[in-house]
Amino acid sequence: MDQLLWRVLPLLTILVSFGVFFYLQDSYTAQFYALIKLPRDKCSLLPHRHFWISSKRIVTPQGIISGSVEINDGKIISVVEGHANQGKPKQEEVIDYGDAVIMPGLIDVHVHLDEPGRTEWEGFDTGTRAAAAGGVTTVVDMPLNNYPTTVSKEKLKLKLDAAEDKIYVDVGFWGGLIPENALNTSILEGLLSAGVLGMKSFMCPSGINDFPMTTIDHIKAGLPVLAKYKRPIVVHAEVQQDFENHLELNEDNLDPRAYLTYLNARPPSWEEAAIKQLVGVTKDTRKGGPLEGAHVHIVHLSDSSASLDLIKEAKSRGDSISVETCPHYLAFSSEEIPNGDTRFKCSPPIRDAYNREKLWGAVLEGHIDLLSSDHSPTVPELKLMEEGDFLKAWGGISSLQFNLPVTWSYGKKYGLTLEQLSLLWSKKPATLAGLESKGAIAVGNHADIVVWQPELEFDLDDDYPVFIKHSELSAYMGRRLSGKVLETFVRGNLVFKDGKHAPAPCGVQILAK
Ligand SMILES: NC(=O)N[C@H]1NC(=O)NC1=O
Ligand SMILES: [Zn+2]
Ligand SMILES: [Zn+2]
Repeated sequence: MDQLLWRVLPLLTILVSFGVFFYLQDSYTAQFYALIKLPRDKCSLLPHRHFWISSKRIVTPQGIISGSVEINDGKIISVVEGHANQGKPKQEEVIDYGDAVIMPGLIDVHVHLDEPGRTEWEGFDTGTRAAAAGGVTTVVDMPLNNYPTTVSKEKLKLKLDAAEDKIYVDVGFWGGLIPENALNTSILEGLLSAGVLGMKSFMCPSGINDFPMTTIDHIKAGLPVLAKYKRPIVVHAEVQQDFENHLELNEDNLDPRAYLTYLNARPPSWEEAAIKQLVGVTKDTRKGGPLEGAHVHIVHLSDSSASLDLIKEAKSRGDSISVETCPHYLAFSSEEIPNGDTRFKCSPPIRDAYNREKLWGAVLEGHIDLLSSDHSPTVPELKLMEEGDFLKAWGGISSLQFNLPVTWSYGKKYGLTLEQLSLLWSKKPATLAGLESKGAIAVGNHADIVVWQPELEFDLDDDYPVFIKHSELSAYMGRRLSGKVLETFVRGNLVFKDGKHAPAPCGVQILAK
């Protein structure tokens, strides 16, 4: 008997080990699976799917009301003045925000998330966390600074794979129009069929090797395809004026640490030259014209003089054209940029205070259609903070999380209203990107909402929770701002509250059909 036991024992040990191994294996897989599947209860910091939010200041398309918004399964199902009593809510299902402002979440149509390929600059996880913390509920990602750039359907697929299970807010994608695909309809159609919301092109060098610049002829070649798909082209409108550039940069005595050196090397005539070429082709986009359905959108306008006049004229003729500017052009002026402080380097450059005043005038009068961040971070090494060389440093401002307080802090001095703010940051960007169910607090729309307190001031210092990657590179650090984001909802999920994010990233990739 003893002998038999000794023979069977090793066999039993092996069997038991196998059992334990497979049991552990199974539970590990289950856990991993749970992470990938992003269980619903982790998407939101709130347990309810059906609930009400109320406040004395809700910004709706019909004006500001005191009332309640009823949310069910990610959508807005009623908006009422006064107390919520329609669906007979239980007390715990009503969140009363007092006089904090309930506004549609911001839609930032100009964000460089840089993934795949340059995740050390930014990324889907970090970038969309910053967005959520700033009340931005949708971002549209630019096709460059990531590697490879988003210039074909295969490369879009790499983007979508990289974004999987990483995004805390909804994300749409622009495709890149470059000479290669502008002149090859099947690549362009492939990208548009795969769901990019429109195309982006650069009329000057982009600073990224695999994103070559396009001439107006490339844009002309792409427009009939865009008309067919009814999608916009968004354009970095600067054309290098060789004679000026040559003259400025060959001067030996120019100090690259002086902001004026950079400003003078990139004058408003670059913007004007590009926009002149663009308004030369937009007449065909008018109703009944051969390119009806196509739309030209000028990104990050800085020049508020001749360039803006050209856009205004084209609009008054009925061309399908629009324009955005960014908070940094509205907040800063060249006079106040310290020499060597490359955090302020961007293109086109931040111009003088006179230009900024005129830009505000255009925003308030509705000549500038919308705002975007052009959030374009990099790593500290490339910002050359030590050298302070404005000519060699990376051009790009890190700002995504501060869109709302920056626009509000500077804008309220000019009389900017909450309704204007919500048109500029939500409704108009939604229209540009073709996001029909977003951009307004209205029945049937996605429950994408920011709750914020315009009167609350805060210092952007080391004590303030900042979710922007390499926040020390942000031009806004050290400022005192007013307008604090309290909570952010994306499709009814409470994704950000009191400095904390929801446990799981449940944002949705938005693809055009
Ligand atoms: N490549 C890139 O992000 N460039 C952006 N940076 C900037 O300041 N202007 C731009 O177009
Ligand atoms: Zn640009
Ligand atoms: Zn950009």
